[in-house]
Amino acid sequence: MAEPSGTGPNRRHATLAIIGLPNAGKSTLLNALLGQKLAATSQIPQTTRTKVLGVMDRGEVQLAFLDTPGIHLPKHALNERMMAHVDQALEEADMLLWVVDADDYLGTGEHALAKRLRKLGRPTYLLLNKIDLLSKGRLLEKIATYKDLLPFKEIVPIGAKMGLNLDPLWTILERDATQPGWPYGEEVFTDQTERSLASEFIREKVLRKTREEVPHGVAVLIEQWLEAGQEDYPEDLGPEGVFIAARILVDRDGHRKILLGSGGEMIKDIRQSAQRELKKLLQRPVRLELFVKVDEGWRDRPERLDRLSI
Ligand SMILES: Nc1nc2c(ncn2[C@@H]2O[C@H](COP(=O)(O)OP(=O)(O)OP(=O)(O)O)[C@@H](O)[C@H]2O)c(=O)[nH]1
Repeated sequence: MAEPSGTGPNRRHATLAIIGLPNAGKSTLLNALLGQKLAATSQIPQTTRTKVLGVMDRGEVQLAFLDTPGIHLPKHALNERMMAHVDQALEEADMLLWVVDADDYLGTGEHALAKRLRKLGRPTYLLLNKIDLLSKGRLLEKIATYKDLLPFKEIVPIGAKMGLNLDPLWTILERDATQPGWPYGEEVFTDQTERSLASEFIREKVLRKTREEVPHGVAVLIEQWLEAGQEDYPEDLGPEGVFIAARILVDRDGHRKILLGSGGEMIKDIRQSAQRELKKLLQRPVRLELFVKVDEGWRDRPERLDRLSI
């Protein structure tokens, strides 16, 4: 019989913050480690806006990963809150996974983060990501460039997108997770609800299909979530289905026009691909409706950010 969580004599755990600059591949890594998509990813920097917990139990070891927003200088209240999530994760974690884009150069952002981490003094693992884009020679050069930045516990080259070299990473993390007991029950996988995942996956589709300034000013609010038996539920969706209506907030009217596209083509495309993804996520029939609303300056309004749980 399985033992209740936290009581096995050899059970141990670690809380690991996945940190780094925007676009390094942190959320892609979280999804790869969990073997399931939990966090939105895109080539737009600042995709992740909050802290996302993903828990993996591996034998006696429980690893609680905290994905975090990419570290940047905040321009809006939204970005200040994003950076507060990073602060919180750094506070909670007992080990840090610093993900860098090994295909990019080591710049002032990395130096600033190294300085901060030096002060913090937590065991830090440098994950040189996107090794699929580098030759062996360049990778060795990168290791040499980074190795003296901090006294890293380990430097591990990985390819989060293709799942490259994750086995050695697991081995290291399991070896070094030494906190006693398990903080989460065996049934806990994440702190995200189906609704929060749904709104993130819709936003991801918007980010992937629009460009320039639009993605940074977009937020998604789930307005309706109806199941069979509830008033207004479309019965033709069947007894297992879910009807979701979501509002996409944009910062200005020009962005609304881009999002709608000519003849509504863009929003139709976003709706269809988000609906497909939500069916996979929820494992049931889904009907999604999307509305676009201009909400100028929402990124600086605390009550709006509260409503969005950012
Ligand atoms: N070639 C390659 N691309 C990768 C790899 N890992 C991530 N990417 C890509 O890098 C981009 C950024 O990935 P994300 O996981 O969204 O990055 P992030 O660090 O979470 O970004 P923020 O939310 O901005 O902090 C996406 O286009 C990913 O597909 C990798 O191993 N190889």
